[in-house]
Order: sequence, then structure tokens, then C-alpha cells
Amino acid sequence: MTDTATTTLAPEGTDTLDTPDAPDTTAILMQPLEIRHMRLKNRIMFPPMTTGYEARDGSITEQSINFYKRVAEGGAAYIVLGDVTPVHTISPTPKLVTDEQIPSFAALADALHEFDCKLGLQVFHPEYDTVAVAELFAKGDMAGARAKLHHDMAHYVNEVSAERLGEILGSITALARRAAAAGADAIEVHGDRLVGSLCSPLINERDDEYGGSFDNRTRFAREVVRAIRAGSPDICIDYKLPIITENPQIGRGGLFIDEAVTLARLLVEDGVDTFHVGQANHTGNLNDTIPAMGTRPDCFMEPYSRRIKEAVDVPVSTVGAIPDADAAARLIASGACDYVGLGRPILCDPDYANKVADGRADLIRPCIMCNRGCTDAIASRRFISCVLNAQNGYEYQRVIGKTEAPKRIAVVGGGPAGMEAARVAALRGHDVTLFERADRLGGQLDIASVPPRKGTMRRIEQWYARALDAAGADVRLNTEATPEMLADGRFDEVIVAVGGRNATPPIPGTDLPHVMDAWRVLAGEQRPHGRTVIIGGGLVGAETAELIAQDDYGCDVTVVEMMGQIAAEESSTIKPIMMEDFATHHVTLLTNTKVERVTEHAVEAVETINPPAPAGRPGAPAGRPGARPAGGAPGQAAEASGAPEPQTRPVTIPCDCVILALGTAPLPFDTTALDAAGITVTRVGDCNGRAADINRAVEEGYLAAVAA
Ligand SMILES: Cc1cc2nc3c(=O)[nH]c(=O)nc-3n(C[C@H](O)[C@H](O)[C@H](O)COP(=O)(O)OP(=O)(O)OC[C@H]3O[C@@H](n4cnc5c(N)ncnc54)[C@H](O)[C@@H]3O)c2cc1C
Ligand SMILES: Cc1cc2nc3c(=O)[nH]c(=O)nc-3n(C[C@H](O)[C@H](O)[C@H](O)COP(=O)(O)O)c2cc1C
Ligand code: SF4
Repeated sequence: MTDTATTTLAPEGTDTLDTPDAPDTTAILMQPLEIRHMRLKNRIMFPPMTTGYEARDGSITEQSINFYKRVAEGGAAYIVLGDVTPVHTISPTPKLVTDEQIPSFAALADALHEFDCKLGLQVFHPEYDTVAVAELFAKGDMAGARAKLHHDMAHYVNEVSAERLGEILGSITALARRAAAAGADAIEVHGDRLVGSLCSPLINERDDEYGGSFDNRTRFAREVVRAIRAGSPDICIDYKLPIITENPQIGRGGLFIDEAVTLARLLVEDGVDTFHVGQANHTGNLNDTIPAMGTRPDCFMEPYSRRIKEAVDVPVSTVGAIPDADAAARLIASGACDYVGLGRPILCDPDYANKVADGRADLIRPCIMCNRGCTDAIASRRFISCVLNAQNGYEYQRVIGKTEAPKRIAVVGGGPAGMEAARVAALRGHDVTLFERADRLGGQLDIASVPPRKGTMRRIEQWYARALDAAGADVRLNTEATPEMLADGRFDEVIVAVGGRNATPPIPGTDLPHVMDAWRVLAGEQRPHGRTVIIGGGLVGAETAELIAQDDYGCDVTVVEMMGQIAAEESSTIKPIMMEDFATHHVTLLTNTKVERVTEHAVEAVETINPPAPAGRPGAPAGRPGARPAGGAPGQAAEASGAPEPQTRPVTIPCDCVILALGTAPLPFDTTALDAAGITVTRVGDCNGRAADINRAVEEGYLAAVAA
């Protein structure tokens, strides 16, 4: 591709752009870009992300407007609203089906334009028969609807009639017209899902004019673009181009790169103004397109967007696991794309672009790719909210306002809860001292980042160290705070965030010398060998199992879990990968098995052969590592339903080592001296009642600080 004047960053030899190895991140990312007549003020796009903030009928709510407005205020140049359907569906996504909905979309466009941020609507059609499924639901035939949905996900692309495709095309064109009327700047065609399935040589098995040859498979995609262009001549057309990458099993609903290049060229003739190059979808695991930590390389779409950019004369964006602003700038400077989509990173820090503009990219709160607050949330139909960002979903309600009465605040503990409390309190103008007894910040993150794939967790403590410094908090490492020293008159308020410790259960034999502690194993202080039984299959037990089953430990691992699931709290995007790893390393998983005692050479347990169905909710309480639902619930369910008494059998597991991973116990911190001195005390994070996870630690730290 020959760059146009507007997409070229800097000609060779000028000093606005350093070499791709040492790019001037701010200059590159803040360069404006013209796409048709849509002028982006910088190179940062918030790509399509279903949020769950919309109304039942798909209209834009105040919460939705505030969410996107906050992203716009944070400096993003272009926001694409994800998965907007042109027809009524059962999916909880935005819908623009009637003219009556236009004003709510117009309000969103106006809110974004206030910040010179452009709005795109991603038009998508799901890969199921929306009419038939809706009729089954309306009749109350839930089982029938679910069965049809399940069937359609695999077969609709091959069963939808050409006539129905024509109707869908009409609804897409109508959506584009409504979008233009609402003031949207762009329509992004979701080239994935139904459109991508039709394009795919791996999924499309049709033998009519929409199947077989490349021309036939891509016919609908081209019809969609031409119809939008004809119906809405002025709107900018963005096309999400899904690529089947090196491993076709990861996502098959798109095109291999050579065919994608050919299609891209044709689509430009049809009216496309820009491409958004992404990973193909359609295997049922959201990890394909939204890879969790350690599951895909950084910037994994780079080679594919580079090929598309070389082939077409319109701007191209890329998306997926771009770790930081320097990497984003490098992608642009090296010619892999013209602008970047930053989804989870902007969810995590909506001020991303403004911080780049200010030359403070080091202060961008980094996404750790845990997929818990965002991807898991949409998978379970909750609204998205980053685990590190306590303000998501509460934009303009939860704000860090300056205090009118600055206080001297001590924060005890430098884990996520304490670090967030100290950061927010200091930003508010309080005089904050954070005490951490270890020689580093992070608390449990230090060991949480040790298991396979979890290295990105380290980004949190590294960022907090910089953010605390920038906010002006006084951080005292290697300093154990005691209630007495905090009550000496130096502080008005104390936030206790001392966290937890690995729980020690009352199981006979756990004091034997070959019994280890999962936290100490992860910290490298204890080293298991040979046949190792891990007692407790929550997140910590499962991750420890993965670690010691790897070749450099080479343990022969058995995990014993009293509940019905291993790693119930793990992200649904990561769990299949973890299970694959267990299979590869021959890890034995025993569920519904309760340990009775540990002996010198074995673990003795009791397995429940016919466990009662779990009562009410699947899995463990939200996100709590090592947590257990209350023991009584399953039994009570069995009693109430008249189910047969559970049958049990003894199990003996011979072993050389045992590791305990039975949950986190809150650490005590006696505040009697503080109470006596009249000092306000707030407990946050794992020490507050029950241990939980990063999400709760950060949220409680944040809320304590804004209340101070
Ligand atoms: C192996 C492992 C993996 C995990 N993985 C995940 C995960 O993937 N996702 C997730 O959401 N959660 C995960 N967690 C849980 C998560 O790390 C914790 O919920 C979170 O760290 C709790 O934060 P906190 O600040 O409350 O406590 P902590 O992280 O425990 O921090 C407390 C800090 O207080 C310090 N301290 C204690 N007493 C004093 C004192 N008197 N004076 C000064 N300092 C003191 C401690 O040294 C510590 O640094 C994991 C936990 C473990 C152990
Ligand atoms: C919660 C969530 C919802 C998403 N919804 C959509 C969507 O509606 N349409 C779409 O094309 N991609 C969707 N994506 C994929 C993102 O656009 C993006 O490609 C992906 O998150 C990888 O980029 P990132 O690493 O910058 O987050 C979604 C991603 C997340 C995390
Ligand atoms: S919840 Fe996790 S993956 Fe999602 S944006 Fe936040 S840090 Fe990133």
C-alpha cells in the first residue's frame, strides 16, 4: 500500500518519528488520521465491546452513555459500539430495530462528539434463526429454544435460506440508515458471526450461490457493504475482517489470510473505508478473540494486519493483546496498521489516550488479561467491569473528588486493597502513609503471578508503585505496622488491608514433615517431589498443580477436591486451557472427595459417588480463590428434593508429598488501641470478613478512600 498524506506518520529522515525500535510513542499515537471524511484526532480506537449496559429492547441507557462518554473524555478518538443487532434477538446487546430507538443512539453520538470522539455502530447478525428462537421463547418453550440455539450455532449458516439472507440484508441497511440519522460517524460491519461463517471455507458447506467458491462465500459480505453504501452514501464504512490464523482450531469463522487480502481489495471497491483486522471467531470459546494472560503472544494479529495494510489504500486498525502504548506505537510505526484498537486496556484505564498525550504512558493502569471482570461477565450476562477499575459501570457516580478536609491516613498493607486505598486517598488530597512489612508491594500478587501463564499479574504491582509515587503517597516498605504505633497521634484514620494467609485445616496428619503449604511452594520456599497430592482444588490448588506438573518440577500430581468442580473460580476462557494442561501432564483430578487424614505415605479420603445436584448456583462464590460454598447447601437440596442419600467409598492415595491449598484465612489485626484513641478504622480486602479476590480488594480499597 502507498500511504496517503494523512496516513503517513513521518517520511524517512524527518525527526517526528524515531526508528520503529525506539518510537516516539506520544507523537505517533497522537497523530490525526482521516478516514473518508471522518477525522480521528489520534490513533486510538475503543473497539467493539458488548457491555451489557443497554436496555432490554437494546436502546442506549444513561449507564451506557456515561460509560462511553467516560472513554471519550479519556481521549479515545473513535469508539465502536459492539454487536448492535438490526433485528430483535434474545441476546443482551444493543439493538437498533425501530425509528423510535434513534433518539437514544443520538444522545450517545452527541455525548461522544462533545469530546471530538467519533462513534461507530458495529452491525452484527447472530448465527441463529432469531425469529424461530424468539417464537419458542414467546411460547415459553425454553428447552426447545435452547436446543434450537445449540443446533443453529453449528448449522444455521448452512440452513438459512437465500430469501432470509435477503431479509437480513434489508434489516442491516435499515440499521445503517437509522445510525446515520442518529449522527453516528461510522458503521462497522461485523465480518465475523453470520457474515464470517458464510465467508469461511471451514464452516460454509452450502451448494447455492452463497457457498462453494470464494466468490460465492463472500457474496453476502459484499452485498452487505454495497447495500450500506447505497443506502447511506455519507457514512464511513469500517469492516471487521476476521482472519483464520496459524491455528484454525482457534477460530474458523473468517478467511485465511490470502483470501482475506483478496476480499479486502474487493470490499474497498464496494465502499469500505477502513478495516479492523481481528482474529476469526466461532468455536464457542471467547478466548479465541479475547485471549487471556499467557495464551497468545502480544500483538498476535500484527502479521495479519500488516498483510491487509500492504494490500489496500485505506487505513487499517489491528486489535488484540497490545500490551502497552510503546507496543501500540511500534505497530503503527512499523507499518502493521494505521491505528490501534485497545479494548480491555481502555476498559481498565479510560484515560489511556490522555495519558499518552501527556507523555505519561507509564501511568496507564495496565490490563492483566485475566478476563474475569470483562469477558466472564458477558459470558454470564452481567455488565462488564474491570477487576482493577472500581469505577466501571458507575461512571460519573464514583468519582475521585478532592477532599475539603485533608486527613492523615495510615494504610496497613501493600496488597491490591491497600495500594488502591492509598492511591485514591492520596489523589483526593489526604496525607497518606502506606506501611508494608515485606520488601516489596503486591501482597499475594507476588505468588499469584508464579503459576503458568500468570506473569502479567506483575504489571499490577509495578503500576501501583508508579501510581502511588505520582499521587504523592508515602510508601514505607519493610515496615510492620502495629496498632500501638498507629495510635501515637500521627494519624486521624487507619485503613487496614493486611490480607490473608493460607488456611490450615484441622485435618489429622497435616503437621507431618512431608506436608507443605501451597503459598510457600509458589514462593519457592518449599519444593515438592514425586507423587504429590494437593488437598484443595480451588484456584490456588489448581494453579499449584499446574506449576508442579511442569517438567522442571516433574511431580506426579493428584488434586483432591471436596466439591464437584476443580478451579470453580477460574475464568471460563482459561479453564479449558488449564484442563488441557492437566491432561497433557497426566494430573489426576478427584472431585467430591473429602480428605479425612494424612499419613506418612498416603492421603486417606472419602469419595461421594452420587453427589446431590448443587443447590441454586453453579460453582463457588464469586471469584474467591480456594473458597467453598457452605457445606450444608447441597445436602439440604437433596433432602428437600427427596433425592437418595449420597453413597460414599474410601479412597487411599499413596504419595511422597502433600500440599495444602484449602483457601485463604483473613489475617487478624487487633484495633483495640486505635478504637480507644478514637481513630476511625476501616478494613478492606481479604482481611475484611472473608477472603475474596483482586476485584473485591480493589473495590473495597477504592470505596474506603473515597469515603475518607
Ligand atoms: C496463588 C494465588 C493466586 C491468586 N490468583 C488470583 C487471580 O488470578 N485473580 C484474583 O482476582 N485473585 C487471585 N488471588 C487472590 C488475590 O491475590 C487476593 O484476593 C488479593 O491479593 C487480596 O488483596 P489484599 O490487599 O486484601 O491482601 P494481600 O494481597 O494479602 O496483601 C496484604 C499485604 O499486607 C501486608 N501486611 C500484613 N500485615 C501487615 C502489617 N502489620 N504491617 C504492614 N504490612 C502488613 C502483607 O505483607 C501483604 O503485602 C490469588 C491468590 C493466591 C494466593
Ligand atoms: C467484554 C468484551 C466484549 C466484546 N464484545 C465484542 C463485540 O461485541 N464485537 C466484537 O467484534 N468484538 C468484541 N470483543 C472483542 C474486542 O473487540 C477485542 O477484539 C478483544 O477484546 C481483543 O482486544 P484487547 O486485547 O484490546 O481487549 C469483546 C471483548 C470483550 C473483552
Ligand atoms: S477484567 Fe482483567 S482482562 Fe478485563 S480489562 Fe480488567 S484486567 Fe483486563
